[in-house]
Amino acid sequence: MALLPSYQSWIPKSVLDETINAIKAFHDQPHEVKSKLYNREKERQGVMYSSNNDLYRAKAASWHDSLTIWMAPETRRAKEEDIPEVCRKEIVAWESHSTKVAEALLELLSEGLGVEAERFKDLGFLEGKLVVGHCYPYCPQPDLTVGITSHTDSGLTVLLQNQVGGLQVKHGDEWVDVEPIPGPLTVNIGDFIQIISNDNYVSVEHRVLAKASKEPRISAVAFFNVGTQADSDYFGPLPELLSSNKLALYRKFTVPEFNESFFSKGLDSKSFIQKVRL
Ligand SMILES: O=C(O)CCC(=O)C(=O)O
Ligand SMILES: [Fe+2]
Repeated sequence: MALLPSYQSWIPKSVLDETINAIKAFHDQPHEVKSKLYNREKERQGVMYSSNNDLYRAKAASWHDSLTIWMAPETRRAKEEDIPEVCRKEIVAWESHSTKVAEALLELLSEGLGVEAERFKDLGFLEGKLVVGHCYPYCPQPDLTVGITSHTDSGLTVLLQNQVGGLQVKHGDEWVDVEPIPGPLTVNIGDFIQIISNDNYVSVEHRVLAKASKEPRISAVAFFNVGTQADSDYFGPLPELLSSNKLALYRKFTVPEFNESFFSKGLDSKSFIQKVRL
């Protein structure tokens, strides 16, 4: 996990503030309005509102509501008019700004490995994209639950949070607070990147604590995942990183296999990494 300075150089502060305010405005609406978007059957496409989105896959419920909007691939992309009007313009702006950040990060991640600058982008990390606006409401007994359970993300995550706090990252055996400093974005490396980088990058375990603060925690998250669904495309540690003394740490796998493991159960940490580790 890394913090990126965001003022001016990455995303204008007004865009960050408007994104958070718009997501809050969505969640502040009466339940009857939001529940029209409550649709678990159509998961993984279009627009969906849900209370703890892994409810039927996870062992325990957690304390958050989410507006999930698919942006890519084209076959899953939400129609713009289906994005709730209260946050439409802002979500579209957040998508475009966070995508620019992701593009720059994908280049840096490639360069950090000494492979071609376009390598990560060419793998298709901008082709599986979703934006999620989470709300962690006031919790009367925060010690009895969590906002979101401990997990690792799938690909590359760009995250914006308001000032309430609650996000924590695992460092060794300790949970460390990711302080909500105004401005910086948080970037998470997910399991897919750990595998293809052959452990040069390591996915980060994180969670959100439930809070008894009257002000809800709001976060805007953009997830970037390899989009291809082909059964014939195999992914694994990049061949450029391997040699006779740097052997592949993982076997090859397809995106459907990754997704099946990643999305068919509740959030967890590194289970796919363990599954394909040689
Ligand atoms: O709301 C947050 O800060 C974290 C959300 C998160 O980890 C996720 O959606 O994967
Ligand atoms: Fe996450």
